[in-house]
Amino acid sequence: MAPHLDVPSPAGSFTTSFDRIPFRAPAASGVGIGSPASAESRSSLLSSSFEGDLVDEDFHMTRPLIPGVYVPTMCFFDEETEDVDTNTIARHAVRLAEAGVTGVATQGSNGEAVHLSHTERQLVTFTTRKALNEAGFSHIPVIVGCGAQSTRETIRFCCEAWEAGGDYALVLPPSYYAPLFAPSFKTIEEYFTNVANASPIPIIIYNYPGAVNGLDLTSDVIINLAQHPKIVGVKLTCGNTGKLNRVVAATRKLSNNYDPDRPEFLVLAGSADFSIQSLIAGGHGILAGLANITPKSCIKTIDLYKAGKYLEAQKVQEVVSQGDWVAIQGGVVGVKAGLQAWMGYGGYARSPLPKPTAEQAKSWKEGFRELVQLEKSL
Ligand SMILES: N[C@@H](CC=O)C(=O)O
Repeated sequence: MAPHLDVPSPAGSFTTSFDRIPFRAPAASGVGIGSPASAESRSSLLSSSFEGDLVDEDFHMTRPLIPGVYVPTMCFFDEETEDVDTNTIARHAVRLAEAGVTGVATQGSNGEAVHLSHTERQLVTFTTRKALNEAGFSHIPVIVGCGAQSTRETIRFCCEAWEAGGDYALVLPPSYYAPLFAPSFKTIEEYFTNVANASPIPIIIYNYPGAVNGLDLTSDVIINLAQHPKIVGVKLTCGNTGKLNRVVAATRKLSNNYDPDRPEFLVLAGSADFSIQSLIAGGHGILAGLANITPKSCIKTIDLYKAGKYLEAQKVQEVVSQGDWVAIQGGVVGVKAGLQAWMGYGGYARSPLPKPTAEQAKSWKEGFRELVQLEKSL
């Protein structure tokens, strides 16, 4: 039975009662993805929530999840007040789109979702969608990080993501009590199934053991969940290309006519440092924080591989992997420092994350140098 929620929105509250909504098949009734009912409902919610700031046709289009480079976008803050800086968020999204990325994800690890209130999360997603639309990139999907510690809260985030213009929900498994349920994974499967049943937007599983108490979803769990019609992809930050290969192979078999340019279940590497390794294993692209700084280099790596220029792809991958090592070690603080040093914007993460020391800022800047030079040559 799908949960029934009263979801508070900036403009008050609305009731959602999303039963199982077919995604791959046309919606039979009620609110369905891309259906006129969906467009109408979202339009009225948004016009009330955001005072009619933006409601146009493009807001409601169905955006397919296709292979390519996806960026978990950073969230930016005013340096003094730490308020959400919507101008920089908008500018950044457009810069990435102009560089040629396939999609963006708000409220990933790099988007500091854990530092944001519900309303701020909606503001970030809405600002991103609006900026992309206004710059002529209305076809670019916006994925929204929605994982929370309870099924109920995760569904609420999914509803709010949809309301703010999100196309897909990226969901981490709950982790606080992970040692209690990890042995069987049954609880995790139930969690994703219940969230998918109730969410107004399709779900992408996020496997990032480092962020969730070491909980590492197995290929068996992911393959089982992939059979749900509204679970449409996975981001594997675990870096396990054997797992990635098993997931691609099994989910390919779920399709009647597998089309590598339009897979029904999208398998993405969760870090830029194993882009071509994941392509060799059958993966469809990356969703990686490094692309905040050097989107073109990330795209180039994949393009070279796809063009059959394997040695060139390997060379570019080496530069990307070296740069990613700085991003992996410095996390959101390091990526922001790199962005600030080389692109002239970024600022700092929200407190209590520390500001980089002068020594760190210098060393991270140097660590990105070769990659940024490559980026600027593209
Ligand atoms: N290294 C990862 C961290 C989260 O998935 C990234 O590139 O985004």
